Amino acid sequence: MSHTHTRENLKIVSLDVKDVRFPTSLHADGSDAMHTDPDYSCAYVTIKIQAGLEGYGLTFTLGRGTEIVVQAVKTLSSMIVGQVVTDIYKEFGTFWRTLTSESQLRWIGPEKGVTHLATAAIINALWDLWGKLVKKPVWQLLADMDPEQLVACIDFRYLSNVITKEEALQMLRKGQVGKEERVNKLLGKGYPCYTTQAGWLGYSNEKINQLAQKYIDLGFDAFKVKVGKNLYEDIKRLEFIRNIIGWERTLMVDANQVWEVQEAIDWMQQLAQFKPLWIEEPTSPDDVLGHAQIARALKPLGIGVATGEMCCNRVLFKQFLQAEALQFCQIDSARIGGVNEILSVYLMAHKLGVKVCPHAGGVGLCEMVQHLQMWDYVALSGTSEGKYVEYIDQQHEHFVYPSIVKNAHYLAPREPGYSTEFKKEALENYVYPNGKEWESMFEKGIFSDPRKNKC
Ligand SMILES: C[C@H](O)[C@@H](O)CC(=O)C(=O)O
Ligand SMILES: [Mg+2]
Repeated sequence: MSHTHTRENLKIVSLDVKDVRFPTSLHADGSDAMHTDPDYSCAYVTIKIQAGLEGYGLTFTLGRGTEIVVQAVKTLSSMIVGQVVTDIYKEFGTFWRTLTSESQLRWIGPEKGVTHLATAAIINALWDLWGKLVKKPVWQLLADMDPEQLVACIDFRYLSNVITKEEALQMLRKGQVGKEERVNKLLGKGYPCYTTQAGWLGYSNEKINQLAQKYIDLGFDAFKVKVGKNLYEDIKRLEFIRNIIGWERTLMVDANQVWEVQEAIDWMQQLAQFKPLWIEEPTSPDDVLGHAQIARALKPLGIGVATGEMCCNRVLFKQFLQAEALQFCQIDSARIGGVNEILSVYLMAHKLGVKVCPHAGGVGLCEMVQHLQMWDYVALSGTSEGKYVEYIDQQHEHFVYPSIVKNAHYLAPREPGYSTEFKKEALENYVYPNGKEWESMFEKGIFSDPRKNKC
């Protein structure tokens, strides 16, 4: 850490939170069988220290609902402002537990739902700030930590029947072997990804065709398509997409929670002819045993179960892993309690031999999650074999350091921090409801102005 920093100027002096929304529903970007009109949004947190440095963090939302997460961040902020950041980082796992265990707030979680989304936004901002203080991108900050330091970031409460601190330390020590070589490979080639950009449910065949061609030309060999609204239409869509991408490329399908357990099995038996690698979120994201039943039924068809983007915390991930209810673990950078809790999920998945293929998306999800998967490659699992990070081409232009994908690989970020900083213009235009773009859309009648509906 820089010598110019004293204890006094490392004190957190403010925490600001903004409701930022993009009108993606206008073109069905991000649409699926459950979320038919998503406006990709986030609660965007800025943490400032006395020295003037700022850390940015966010949690992903879909429009309405963002204001509730924003309020939860405001409520949690009194536990952040006034802290000295280096005290937080020294025993980050202990701080994380304090934040998630506040005796009155815990009642409305615990460690799930709106308060946990708010926790993720705050924790992600603290990681961005930490990266900036030590002048490293977060993947490198994590990878350079010695195992003891990394384990000190994690709250192992409720996990000891699957993983202990000692086991985590052993795995991380093993992960040190060959690290330099992997860093060099990562810096050279990046980390593989697949795309969902050609597969949103609300897209026309013409648009699917044009986008699938575009991503084939860009070197992508794996594509995810939304299903679950209508079986006949799914069969037609998968026929259509297979005709474009061929049978050598990988296909994944995603139902976004719409089915009953038996319905998922029956539906997927009809779609098995298209050889999907996985069915994602076939049913309720909380139904561990239901997913396990689906996984058992689909295994003979060569279809795995993927889930995690709406998994509420490490305990539920633990149960999914214990019950062999998922074959592809989809951590999401803006859900559960941010980086610290996600690290524990990586450790459990590694111990139980389950591949982590992170969920990503718009509004900074790609920007953040690339760091986590790169750390896993460099310092934990040591392999990217059979793994992908999701890539979606949404809102990158609004970030100061957008994720960069070349030849279907995320290139390793070089700039300090967690790649979470919005450009100034993005905030001027898309803060809701006062941003310039929103004011203009209200004026044109494209969206109704929520301020006018208030009595
Ligand atoms: C509403 C979101 O766009 C959702 O469909 C994303 C998702 O499930 C995925 O990318 O996977
Ligand atoms: Mg999904």
